Amino acid sequence: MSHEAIHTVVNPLPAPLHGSASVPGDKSISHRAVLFAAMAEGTSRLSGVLDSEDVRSSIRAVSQLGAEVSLEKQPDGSLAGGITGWGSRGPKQPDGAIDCGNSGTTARLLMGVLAPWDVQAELAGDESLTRRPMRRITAPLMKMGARFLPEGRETLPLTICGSPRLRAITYDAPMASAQLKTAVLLAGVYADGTTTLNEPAPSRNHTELMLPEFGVTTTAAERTASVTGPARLTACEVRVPGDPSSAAFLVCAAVLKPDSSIQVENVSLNTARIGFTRTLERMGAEVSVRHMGAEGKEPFGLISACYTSNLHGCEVPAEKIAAIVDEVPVLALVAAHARGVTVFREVGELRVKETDRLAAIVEGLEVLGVDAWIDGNDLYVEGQPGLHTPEGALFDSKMDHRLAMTWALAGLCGTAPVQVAHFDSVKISYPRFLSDIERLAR
Ligand SMILES: O=C(O)C1=C[C@@H](OP(=O)(O)O)[C@@H](O)[C@H](O)C1
Ligand SMILES: C=C(OP(=O)(O)O)C(=O)O
Repeated sequence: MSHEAIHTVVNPLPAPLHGSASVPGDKSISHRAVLFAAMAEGTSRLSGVLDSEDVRSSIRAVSQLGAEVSLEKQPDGSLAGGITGWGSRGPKQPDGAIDCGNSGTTARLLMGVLAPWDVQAELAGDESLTRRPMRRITAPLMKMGARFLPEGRETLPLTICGSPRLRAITYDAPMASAQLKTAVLLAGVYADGTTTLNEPAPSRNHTELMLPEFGVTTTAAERTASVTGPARLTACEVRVPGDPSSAAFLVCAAVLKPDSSIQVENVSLNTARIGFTRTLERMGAEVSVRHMGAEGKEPFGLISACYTSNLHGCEVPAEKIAAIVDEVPVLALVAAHARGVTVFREVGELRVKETDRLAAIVEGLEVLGVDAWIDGNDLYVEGQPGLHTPEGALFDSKMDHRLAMTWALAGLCGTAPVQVAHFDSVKISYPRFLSDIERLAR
């Protein structure tokens, strides 16, 4: 398939960013709310659900598998309403392939959802998703007793053949991945005994926090999580807080655009998600968080940020990467404005996201005239305080939403207009990104 690139011109913001904004619902929590509600007995009430292409992929998938979804668009742009799950009946055999679109989370979590049932479901995806590694999920699920066809295939399309007699396992994950952890735990809910997932560094823990809301006990410590089956999910109410990964773009914009000062409200403050605030602080940026409460076990509150003229480089150690994994591109853009070198240690996982984000960061920073390089799995950025945007800069988002927003920010907070190819990929996680940021700069 060939995609003709549509170039969007992004102009520098006419004024500093000021005031308050709220961001749409958290993507990771929205996926889980939809999938867990579909697995549960009864009707769950969901609100604040992100309306984006990726979450729509999960919604379509659970509908195809027999859950009754009645989520409706709210005046604030979120989705709210009920999902009646398949509960003890299990998912129905789908008619055709399940299209997971661009969403790694949908594809990988669905494997864990389907593994314990007597169904065969083909999971497919777009060009980007069909390049992403799936063995990290199929390997532990096969140990539990699920099968995947064609045998030995490591990418989508794949057909999962579930088994109602899954074995509980203890699994040492080769990488810190919440998608892998979640797939194994979800399968473990229906296996006989305790399933434990140990990880090399702490990944986001939304699954461990949300399963108990659905009546399934989990035990979790820093690098390990367990569930004891067989158990069952029962319907509950989930209110989804704002997405810190979306907030990160507004926060970084405020840090980069002279004289800005903003706050982002009602955003998830889960520590496994707001590592970017600590990285920015270590670069000397003025960023702070204020806890306001909790939705279920998920903390939420305010993130405040101001323009900072004297940013400096820093080193981000390997064990902190999982907490900023989706924010590395935009943090690399901030590092490009800092004095000295910033090093992101062990960021090899970025190679297997929607595109090779490591290579894309180096390529995009080169467009800005900034030196960045990869040594092994480490990313180095040599910052240039007072960086000027070159005339006619053209960035390729590679149809990756995080890159589209990062390079748009180079234009919004820079000194000259830029062009971003396939900017519309922001619809994957943050469709109203541009209007939110432009509203703050009026
Ligand atoms: O579990 C999740 O919701 C996610 C986990 C992360 O992926 P990995 O599990 O591959 O690290 C992250 O990059 C992705 O955006 C969402
Ligand atoms: C990597 C991402 O998502 P997913 O893995 O669900 O495609 C992302 O949102 O940056």
